[in-house]
Amino acid sequence: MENLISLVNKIQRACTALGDHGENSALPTLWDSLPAIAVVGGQSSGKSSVLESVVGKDFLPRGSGIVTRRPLVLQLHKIDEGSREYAEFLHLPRKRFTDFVAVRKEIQDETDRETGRTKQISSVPIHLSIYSPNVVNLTLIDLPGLTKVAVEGQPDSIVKDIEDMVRSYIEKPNCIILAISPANQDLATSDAIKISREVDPTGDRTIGVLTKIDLMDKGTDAVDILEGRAYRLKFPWIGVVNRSQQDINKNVDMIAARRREREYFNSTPEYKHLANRMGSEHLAKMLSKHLETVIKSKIPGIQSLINKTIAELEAELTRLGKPVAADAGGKLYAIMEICRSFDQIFKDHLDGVRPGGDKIYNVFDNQLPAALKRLQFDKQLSMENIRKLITEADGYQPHLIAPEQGYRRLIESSLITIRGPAESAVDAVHSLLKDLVHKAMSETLDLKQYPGLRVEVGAASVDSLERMRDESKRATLQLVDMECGYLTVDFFRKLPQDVDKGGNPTHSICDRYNDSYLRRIGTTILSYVNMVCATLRHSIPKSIVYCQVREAKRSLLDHFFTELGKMEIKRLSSLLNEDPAIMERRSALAKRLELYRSAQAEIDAVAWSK
Ligand SMILES: Nc1nc2c(ncn2[C@@H]2O[C@H](COP(=O)(O)OP(=O)(O)OP(=O)(O)O)[C@@H](O)[C@H]2O)c(=O)[nH]1
Repeated sequence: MENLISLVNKIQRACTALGDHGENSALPTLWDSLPAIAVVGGQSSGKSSVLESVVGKDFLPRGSGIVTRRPLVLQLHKIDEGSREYAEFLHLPRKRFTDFVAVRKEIQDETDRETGRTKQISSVPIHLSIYSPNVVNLTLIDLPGLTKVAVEGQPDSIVKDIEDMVRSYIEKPNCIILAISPANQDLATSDAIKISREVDPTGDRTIGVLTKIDLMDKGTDAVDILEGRAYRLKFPWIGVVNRSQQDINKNVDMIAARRREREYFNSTPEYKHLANRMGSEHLAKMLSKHLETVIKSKIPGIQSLINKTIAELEAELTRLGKPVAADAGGKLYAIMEICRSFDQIFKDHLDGVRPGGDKIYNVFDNQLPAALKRLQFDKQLSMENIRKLITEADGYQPHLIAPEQGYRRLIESSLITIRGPAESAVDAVHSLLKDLVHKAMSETLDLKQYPGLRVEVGAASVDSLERMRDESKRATLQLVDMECGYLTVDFFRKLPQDVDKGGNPTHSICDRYNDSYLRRIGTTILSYVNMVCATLRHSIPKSIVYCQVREAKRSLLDHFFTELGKMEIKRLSSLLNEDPAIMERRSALAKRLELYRSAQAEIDAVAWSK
């Protein structure tokens, strides 16, 4: 059971080291879920005295006015009888204090380091661990004393500032409130009771401690309070008699003070019957036991909170992506990795692993054939056009056997129109590839993280695609030009020789060839052009795939990689320039995750050993 408190102690120390002390934070806080005992009370109510007598040592700063200006998380660890007592501060790891006067000085100095020498307060706690055979395992948080007026040197806001800080600690449902009230003042005016009633109206987590019982007016006693009649709390009130100022001045040691306290309760007739549940020793034991019980009951809740938070932190870290390496090699590697994953996503789109690549086939299967169909060669090969071109090609000497030149001109003028659809197909595929680049960019999570790199990768990809488009256009149009430049002779050789021009040479130039002759020429040319068109319908996609699609898959970022190799570290860093807010958030999340993971391991170990 005892290791439950040391478990919470360990986690609390880790929390403070990571800046988690339960303040409003953009990060999940573990601190708030850990049970702790906070000591509250008005100034001079006896808080320090109670703490010191629980510890059995003088170690807290003394002085007039506001002394405790930062919360002090005091963790008591019981060690083996006969071992030497020592203290350790979290902010001074591995430095053991065996002199408790030095402990007091360090508390003062550390307070000043955070708040300056002014009388300001700070909610960042100081962590002090005391290892002693004379303590029980316990964690107590000493808070600045509540006050009613600001004294000289203090800002007017101090009264409220202290109250707010105290409230921020004790309003947490896991906080056990040790409410210190002096017996020589009316309970109705007790600051401790006032504020604890506010945050814990049922008194379920408030333990009332009555100090200065020895200073009560003669003829009065605290029995009504101690027996819970004056103000009922769920737990019995505990009365203590601390050292008076005079005792302190006279250096009355703590052991003697405890003995005297015991004697006081045993020998005072009014309190004799309550003696077994009065005094600092009883208070320390009772607090330790109570804290253990509370921790035990909270462990399952803390475990599930930790598990849930770990999952949330991990999810957010994944969303934010990996941090960037500091050296040039690491940066280059990171960029290459990101580019590779982008490239893979782009390829996945083309290969059908992801959607979008099928639209390219649609260009070849629908768009290009439809565009070729729209060329309407038959209209191009109208009687007038045939007549015009044939006669023009004849020149001054009408052809003797077949209008060779006329054929050529008519075929060429028809085939040349295929350049249009061929070019459009190239452009259509280019724009689809560009779309896929954008899609792949938005699907590459790491690129989202680095806007600079994203812009460069996008620009480099589009540059490459444009180069590929130009090459594709050249190659594809060359296919059409090749068809224009050299006709398939066999096609014409197979045709029957036509000698009958059917015209009368005496007729005017317009009537030189009769319609049926021209119609036959038209039909021949149309079937030739259609044959070539059917071939191009298949070879244009091949050229486009070869020059654009296959090339994009093969070398989309090749040029960028060459450039990358020449870049200096400054330029590489600028590519990986993350939003500083993201970098900060990632490192804060990583630290918090580490805290939660170690807390999980610690708690699991204790929970299993129960
Ligand atoms: N006689 C007697 N004196 C006490 C008792 N408790 C505290 N005192 C004295 O009351 C004075 C104030 O006690 P502290 O323990 O310093 O009170 P505190 O609440 O810590 O005060 P601040 O830190 O200034 O807010 C000191 O002189 C103590 O010696 C007690 O039970 N009996």
